[in-house]
Amino acid sequence: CKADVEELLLYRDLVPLLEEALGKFSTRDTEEVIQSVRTAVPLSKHSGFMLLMPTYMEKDAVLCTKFVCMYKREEGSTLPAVNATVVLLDPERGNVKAVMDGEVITAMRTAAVSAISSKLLMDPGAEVLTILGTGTQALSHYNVFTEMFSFKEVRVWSRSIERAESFVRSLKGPVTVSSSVEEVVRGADVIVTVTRCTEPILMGRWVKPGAHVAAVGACRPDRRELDDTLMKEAVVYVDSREGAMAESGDVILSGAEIFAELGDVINRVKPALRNKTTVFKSLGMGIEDAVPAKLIFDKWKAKSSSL
Ligand SMILES: NC(=O)C1=CN([C@@H]2O[C@H](COP(=O)(O)OP(=O)(O)OC[C@H]3O[C@@H](n4cnc5c(N)ncnc54)[C@H](O)[C@@H]3O)[C@@H](O)[C@H]2O)C=CC1
Ligand SMILES: O=C(O)C1=NCCCC1
Repeated sequence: CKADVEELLLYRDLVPLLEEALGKFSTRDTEEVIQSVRTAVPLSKHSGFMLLMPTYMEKDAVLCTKFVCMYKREEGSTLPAVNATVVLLDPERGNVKAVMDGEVITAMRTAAVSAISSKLLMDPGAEVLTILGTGTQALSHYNVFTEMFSFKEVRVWSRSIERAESFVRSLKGPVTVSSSVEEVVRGADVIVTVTRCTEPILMGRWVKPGAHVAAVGACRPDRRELDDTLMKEAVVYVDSREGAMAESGDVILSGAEIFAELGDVINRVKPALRNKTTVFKSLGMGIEDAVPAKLIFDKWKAKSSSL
């Protein structure tokens, strides 16, 4: 259940394992990782999609799939925008070993991958972090970024100043809020976009040269968070080239060139161009769920057998 996942999943364990897995994925060695572009089933009546994300890591003996439903929710709706379940199987027998709540896994692994992109691509002297959005991903990104890095200033934007203020009240440290994207973005060294918007909200002309953008929302081919100027002027990194070419409106509709996968940087096949403006376009991939699922299962088993 959600409480077990929350207790067992820690960023300090998750981040290095995800970094290793991203590197394995980018080798395209099928004995390391088999993970195709996910299947998206439209739920038109409900303005949503179900995404199916099967993954096999032969050498690590991990067979896993996530079912995740994403919806276009009206502002103020109490229904979840993202609802996920992770299923871990025994690769030898094909039986289900565990069914896990996917909400915390999705929130934490997505934020952990954005943090890895920032570790690799941001200016090492980065001082100002800006988060656009105040939902589930905004919180997990705030948590891991403040755990891993020492920003001098954190800024948060939401379309509604009341929502931004209420989000900030749930956080530990000092945060500046605004309902102007331009205001929070100007001068920021790292910008995280975690919104459900469908049209660009982050304009390249506001972004400081050399900044790093981790772009997490807009995960369908017709959705955008970033404008063409930013996409074309920045060096673009992705989690998966195939995934980005199939699902990212920011990549497809801008015609921007993908420079590298994060795994290529981890494998030292492509450089981390820290002195340039960089965009990491995150779509999410099955290995990012398979890795925490195994970690949680192994910890849960060790804990149960010690009782
Ligand atoms: N790349 C990845 O691996 C993943 C991406 N996502 C995506 O990240 C985004 C955020 O997800 P959650 O935090 O779970 O959602 P959420 O619903 O908890 O938060 C969404 C935020 O976007 C804001 N928002 C909604 N419509 C907007 C609009 N038109 N313009 C500007 N802001 C708007 C909301 O006020 C809220 O602050 C979604 O687009 C989701 O699909 C989610 C999980 C994984
Ligand atoms: O990878 C995921 O998990 C998701 N990606 C796109 C939006 C929904 C969740």
